[in-house]
Amino acid sequence: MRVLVTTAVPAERDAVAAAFADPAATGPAAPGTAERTVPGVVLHRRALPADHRPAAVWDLLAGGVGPAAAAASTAAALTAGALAGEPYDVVVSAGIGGGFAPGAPLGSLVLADAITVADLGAETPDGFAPVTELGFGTVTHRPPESLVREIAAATGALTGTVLTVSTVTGGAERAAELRLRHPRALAEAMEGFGVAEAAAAHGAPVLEIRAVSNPVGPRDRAAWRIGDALAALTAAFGKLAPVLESWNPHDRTH
Ligand SMILES: O=C(O)c1cccc(C(=O)CC[C@H]2O[C@@H](n3cnc4c(=O)[nH]cnc43)[C@H](O)[C@@H]2O)c1
Repeated sequence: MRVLVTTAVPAERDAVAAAFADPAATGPAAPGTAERTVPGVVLHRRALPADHRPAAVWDLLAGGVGPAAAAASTAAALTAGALAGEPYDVVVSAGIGGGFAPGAPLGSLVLADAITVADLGAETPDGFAPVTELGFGTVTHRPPESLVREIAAATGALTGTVLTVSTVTGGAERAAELRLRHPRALAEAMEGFGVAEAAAAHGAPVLEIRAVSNPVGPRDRAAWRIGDALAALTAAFGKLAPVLESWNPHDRTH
């Protein structure tokens, strides 16, 4: 099983990596860890020995903030893997995110059953029109249902739509507009759709998991609970990893 995890920033990547830390290791890098550079990206590899769990390789990538950086970096890593004859079996977009109240409180985990881009389209006299209504592309990617169910059960994550936005919501009016257009939305972040587009281009299944650091709404950066959210992300990957490693991507049901 080969898993690619894309976060936006190194702090998020390191929070994911902490779930794989070997408690017996004394140095900064646990056994089985390495840094690999492929064109365009640096991957932090966690290679778990076969006697630990089913053999698995986890490559962790801090791919940048926003959907474009996320798509470009994820695509670079996926292409490098494919050309090396080591394609990834699944791609995960992970990090902190804003939660829609009251469904997704601070510190909660949200696992996407739909990854939807919220602001890709056009303003029209009748309001916002998604790009699909203009006859182009897609606005939603759907992770494998069975995998979402199993991971939600293991981690306690809430499941719902995670929106991808290019601009962090900063007011109550915009939050209400998003909620009206996307009643199933539990969280927003800035990378999921970009990661999912890259995964789809490679035919790889995708997941998105967000630890809620702040409410979606009026901007109060000082109130973001980033430390708590990063700790929740580490805990989530500790529980998610064994589920994903035992998942058979060739036997998946949607
Ligand atoms: O300052 C820090 O220590 C720090 C540590 C980890 C992450 C950050 C970020 O600022 C990450 C930016 C990242 O966060 C996502 N995010 C979080 N809340 C929201 C939101 O309300 N709306 C949209 N995106 C959000 C987003 O995916 C950014 O890439 C800082």
